[in-house]
Amino acid sequence: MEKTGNAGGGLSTLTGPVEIIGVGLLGTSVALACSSAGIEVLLSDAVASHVRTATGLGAGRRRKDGDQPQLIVVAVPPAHLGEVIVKALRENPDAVVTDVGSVKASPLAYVREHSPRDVSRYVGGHPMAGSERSGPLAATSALFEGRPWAVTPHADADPRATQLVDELAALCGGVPLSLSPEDHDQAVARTSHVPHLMAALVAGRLAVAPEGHLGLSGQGVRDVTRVAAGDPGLYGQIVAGNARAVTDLLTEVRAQLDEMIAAVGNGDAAALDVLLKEGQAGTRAIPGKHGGPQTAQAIVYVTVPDEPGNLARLFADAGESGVNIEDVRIDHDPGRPVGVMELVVAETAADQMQAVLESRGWVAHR
Ligand SMILES: NC(=O)c1ccc[n+]([C@@H]2O[C@H](COP(=O)([O-])OP(=O)(O)OC[C@H]3O[C@@H](n4cnc5c(N)ncnc54)[C@H](O)[C@@H]3O)[C@@H](O)[C@H]2O)c1
Ligand SMILES: O=C(O)C(=O)C[C@]1(C(=O)O)C=C[C@@H](O)C=C1
Repeated sequence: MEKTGNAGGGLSTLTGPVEIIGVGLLGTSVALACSSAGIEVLLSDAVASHVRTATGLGAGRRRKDGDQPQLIVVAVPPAHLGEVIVKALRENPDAVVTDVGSVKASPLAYVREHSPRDVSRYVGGHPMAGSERSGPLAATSALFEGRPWAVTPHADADPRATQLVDELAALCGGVPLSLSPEDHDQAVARTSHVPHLMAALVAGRLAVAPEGHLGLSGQGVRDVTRVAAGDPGLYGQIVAGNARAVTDLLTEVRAQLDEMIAAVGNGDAAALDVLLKEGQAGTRAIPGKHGGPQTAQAIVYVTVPDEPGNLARLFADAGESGVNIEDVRIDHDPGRPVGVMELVVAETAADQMQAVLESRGWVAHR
């Protein structure tokens, strides 16, 4: 057995082949990550052209009769997870089966009901990484780098199955986090499902904006609404699969929305301040990069002419400052052929970054 960077730091048992069922955004990304780690990857999908596309991207090869995967990763839409997982367990009596679905209690309940004797070989998973795009062409092997990957063992799970899923998460660059399927669903209602629904409501108001108003869209509205561009069919299924936890939280949000309407309408600055401060505290409560504590960050804005080579030059100059760039975003000036780069850096290092960039001729501000 080969040693890999697996979660427990012990000997790796994940040797492959790994089969991916559902080679869309998530499935093809897992396949690419496994392939680039040298693991043999078998691909299946209800849509033959998706397998061809994923194969063309170097994600693996089509599964054939006689193939015997060690681990099967189900990456189909939430409404089909249960049936596809059960079929995979029954047709592959020696394989461990996991999935990457956004809900965890309902697929497990389906397996318990329809294939109880195979339940020990199923351990669910959920990488907290994705995008508003779908399909194999949106995939990248780097999707999971440094991202949390929930692994959700249950009372009857075989520990060897759990270990294999932990290893898959680590092999893909993710950070495996163990929690029960029920805890997982409560957690993602708060960190993913309700945020998505809120983004949809805010973005929905943009769709009916009066002519000319959207010209004033800055980075803020883009930050708040990005995920709302995701496939409504997928998110409808995700939310339906976690309806109880989501409705409980939406009810809390509704109460707060009523408080906010009253505070703004009555000019009650103190009541509004309480809600705004709670929101600010929430943003600070989100763990920082690689799951560590958040560090205070600042943005250095840099004007970049929209011409080839400028971004490379900017990053090279920024590198000379010795300051690490924690994140980058780009916004486009609606009236001029320039972009505004937002370089997110540690607050303590922002002045240094700005000074170095200005000394090299960039227009930068904070
Ligand atoms: N999109 C995200 O950001 C994200 C992030 C984490 C987890 N997930 C979860 O990953 C899963 C896949 O989502 P995605 O974004 O990759 O979707 P996607 O639409 O990009 O891919 C889904 C793939 O599954 C295939 N498929 C559908 N039904 C099938 C079936 N019965 N048998 C075989 N193949 C089938 C489709 O043809 C498609 O290729 C979902 O369960 C979703 O909840 C999504
Ligand atoms: O980054 C995004 O685009 C995502 O929405 C990814 C995201 C999330 O909410 O964080 C969306 C749904 C998944 O189940 C997991 C991850």
